[in-house]
Amino acid sequence: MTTSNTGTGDVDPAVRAELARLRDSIDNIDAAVVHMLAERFKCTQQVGHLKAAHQLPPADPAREARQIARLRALAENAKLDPAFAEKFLNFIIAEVIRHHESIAGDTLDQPTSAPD
Ligand SMILES: O=C(O)C(=O)C[C@]1(C(=O)O)C=C[C@@H](O)C=C1
Repeated sequence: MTTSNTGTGDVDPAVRAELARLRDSIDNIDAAVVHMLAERFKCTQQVGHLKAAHQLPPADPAREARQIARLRALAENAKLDPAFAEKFLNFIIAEVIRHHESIAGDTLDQPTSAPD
């Protein structure tokens, strides 16, 4: 019978190779996620500046409701837990709203013309 193992010292080489192969894929996927998130935040930073310049509120709950409905449907089709997809999107959006609020605060602090 196999015993539980916390390290990889006495593991069957075939098992070790399979684990390494899977971990290589996981590392690639994690890198892709980081790059995609970085691109998303580049877009949302621009949205934040646009909203601040035009006095639009940082959050748009109607837009968020549409995004959540869309993402839940995509998750179901992809056999990913829709509740997890919703939590993940909400986590990202909460951070974006924090950025928008900070940009709006900084924009308020900027003088519109040079002081006398
Ligand atoms: O689309 C916007 O208005 C955004 O500010 C972007 C975004 C998002 O991260 O997708 C963030 C906050 C809003 O509540 C809705 C969506």
